[in-house]
Amino acid sequence: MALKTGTMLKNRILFRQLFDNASFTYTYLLGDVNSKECIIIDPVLEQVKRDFKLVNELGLKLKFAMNTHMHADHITGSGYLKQLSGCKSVISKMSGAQADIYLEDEDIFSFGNYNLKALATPGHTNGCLSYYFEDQQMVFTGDTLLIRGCGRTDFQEGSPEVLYKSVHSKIFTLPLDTIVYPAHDYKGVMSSSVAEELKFNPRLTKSLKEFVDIMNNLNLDYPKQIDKAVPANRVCGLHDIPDDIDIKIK
Ligand SMILES: N[C@@H](CCC(=O)N[C@@H](CSS)C(=O)NCC(=O)O)C(=O)O
Repeated sequence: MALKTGTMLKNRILFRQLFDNASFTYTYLLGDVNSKECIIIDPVLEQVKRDFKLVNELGLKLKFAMNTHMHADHITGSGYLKQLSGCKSVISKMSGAQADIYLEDEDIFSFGNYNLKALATPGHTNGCLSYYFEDQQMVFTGDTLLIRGCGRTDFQEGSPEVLYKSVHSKIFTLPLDTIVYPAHDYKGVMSSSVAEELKFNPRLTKSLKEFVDIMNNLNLDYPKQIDKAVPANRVCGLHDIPDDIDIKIK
């Protein structure tokens, strides 16, 4: 039976930070405890059962399965969540990926009584969006701004110059106490703030020239799942739903 969260948490947003320990991805669940509508940001296919169970346990109704961008390191769970819940999948228009709803810079979307704003923050990919939740002083930065780091720019239309401009113009201009929630952290840190990243980010506190040099010399290994993740994410993750799940793809 679902929990009666509305009685305990009136006027509070329901917020969960979920983790996939294979890809080091954070998935975020945001729910309005009054209307029960919720959204999920950056779900991972392998964790969909866990996430959807939690949505049901909390008595929530999933409105949107959102992606900050077309990921290269894991298959999105948005297509599978759509099949399970009837929610709409969401990604940026610029991503080149299929979804029910396409967002652009400054688009506002809502769940329950709450509004979030899409901020175009390209650079890791052309279609990267950050989602700004002004009411709760949160920003979900995807792979654009990581904690003391940032998304790599060596594939999928990546550009260090574009990423630098995105972070400085769209994220570092938000109120200083805005909490930064990235799509990944590889060191176990879960959140940061605009003020902290402005002061301590070892890449983005540098000049543009120094930043470009750093990014062009990261020499990171390619993500292990890139060859299956990118084609799957182009179709919303729908083509690689596990065989043991009895669902039909519409
Ligand atoms: N080892 C991981 C991939 C790690 C990686 O490349 N992460 C990306 C985000 S996912 S495309 C990134 O931008 N990293 C920036 C950095 O500085 O680490 C795997 O095999 O999946």
